[in-house]
Amino acid sequence: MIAFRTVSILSKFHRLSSSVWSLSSTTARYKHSSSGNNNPRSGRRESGNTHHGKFETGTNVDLGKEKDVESESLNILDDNEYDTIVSSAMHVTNQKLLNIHNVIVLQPYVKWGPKKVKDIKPENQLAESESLIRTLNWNVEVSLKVPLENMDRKLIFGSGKLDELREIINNCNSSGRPITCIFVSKGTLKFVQKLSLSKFFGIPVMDRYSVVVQILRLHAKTTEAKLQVALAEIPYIWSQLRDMELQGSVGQNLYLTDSQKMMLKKREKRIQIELERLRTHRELLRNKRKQKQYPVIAIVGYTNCGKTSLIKALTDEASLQPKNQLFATLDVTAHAGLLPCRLEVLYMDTVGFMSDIPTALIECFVATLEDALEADVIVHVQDVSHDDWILQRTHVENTLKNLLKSIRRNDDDVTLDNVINVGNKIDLVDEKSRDFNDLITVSSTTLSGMNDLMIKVEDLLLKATDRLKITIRVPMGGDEMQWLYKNSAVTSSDADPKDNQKILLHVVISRTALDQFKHHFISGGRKG
Ligand SMILES: Nc1nc2c(ncn2[C@@H]2O[C@H](COP(=O)(O)OP(=O)(O)OP(=O)(O)O)[C@@H](O)[C@H]2O)c(=O)[nH]1
Ligand SMILES: [Mg+2]
Repeated sequence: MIAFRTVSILSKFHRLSSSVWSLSSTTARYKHSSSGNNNPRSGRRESGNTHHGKFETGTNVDLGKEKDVESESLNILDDNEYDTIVSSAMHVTNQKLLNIHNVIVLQPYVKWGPKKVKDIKPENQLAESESLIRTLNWNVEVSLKVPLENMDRKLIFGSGKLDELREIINNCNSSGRPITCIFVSKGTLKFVQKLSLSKFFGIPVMDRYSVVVQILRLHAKTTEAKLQVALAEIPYIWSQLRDMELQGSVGQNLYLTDSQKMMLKKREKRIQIELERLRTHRELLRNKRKQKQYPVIAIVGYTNCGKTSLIKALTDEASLQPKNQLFATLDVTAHAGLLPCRLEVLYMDTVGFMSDIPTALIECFVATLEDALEADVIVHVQDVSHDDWILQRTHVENTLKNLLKSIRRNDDDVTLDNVINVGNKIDLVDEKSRDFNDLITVSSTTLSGMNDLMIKVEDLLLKATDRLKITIRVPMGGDEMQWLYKNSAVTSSDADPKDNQKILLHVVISRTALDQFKHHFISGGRKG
């Protein structure tokens, strides 16, 4: 199991009006674009024998049966008894339209003593916690960071702070905007802590785990994403039950009969089996893609750093909609684009990472990142306009390394190969502070730096995949020409100024294919 505290995840935010658990096509979608778009960055030009468009992974390759497969998988999630349990354990709901909450956001942090950790500054953690609440379209009425010596108390806060908070809440209530929910922004609170706090204040209390799960429930579009979220809920319910039983508080509002516990175990097992099935399909899809030899560039990074925006800038794909929300992207999706040499590639959008997300929640999503780690090139996007971008960068790097270790079952230190570090949102950085050493700085909004980035991606990709960019002179319409169209990426061609029976083909070709070409057509004219 992976021991780290970060997450990354899934796709576009459905407005609150969208159906949270509605059926959505999750089969290996490959949308063939028929538009006559000739933008050089976009993979959607019309030409020869290549395919352009957008893949969605995470899914099933048999297009004919996709609907059946999806509805079968989603049937597992349909269970009223479970809905009641999860709602009492973590206050999350399946409702399409969430009740709007007026929230007091409390960011506890250990300011002194042995439990103090060096991490993101509390004020930035607080800002991130507020963003989580706003992502749900809830109102942040009050937000406070609260220094503590440790987080172990039953009511978390000391008596003085509790009185202060009660007064703040009472003031809000009497001013006509009553507080309806307390968000204590800590990974997971113990059940007894939530229960005691909620009794003390008379309103529900949520922790980071449950708020993130509620966001994921809203943003999950594909069957795989929905199953992953559903799986992520179960360890939380078990841990709350354990807490409660340890406290001897049986009979409180989270009591499960033996048959309900059995139901929970069965649900967990069935979701795991279903996910395994979907992942086997994804593996097939990945192999198919390899057969077609699409080079893959994975875009990874902290949530909200601009991954989706960068892909939009690189591919000009209009359907991509970046959102100023956390965990907007939950599904790994692939988007076709062209490098400057006109080689077609797939850019893979991935789930964003976030610190202080409990391991159990992460583990359900890391599998979606395996695709990213298999990519030929990884672009690590960093929001250099963010105060904590260095901590965020370290966080992402450590998570990816841990993931690699677990995939390779290797305890030694691993290095991430083929990574390009990109500093995004440079337009928001003061001109005098724009020196970022090893980063290629870009703005996905103004498109500045995009050409440099593409050249860097192309260089690294050609190296990583052992491809060469060369020009070959061949007889017009001959076997050599046909062979090259079949076995390499012909990116453009020119008439040969010296011989009108010949043509100059500009190709991107693997070293192996070039050797085969030489072997077959040893007498053919060549030009490097
Ligand atoms: N000013 C500025 N804003 C940007 C830039 N890139 C992205 N943004 C904004 O940052 C926000 C997040 O962008 P996304 O592309 O959705 O970020 P993401 O990394 O895909 O986020 P998740 O999918 O939630 O992890 C959006 O409001 C974007 O418009 C940039 O270069 N400059
Ligand atoms: Mg995104």
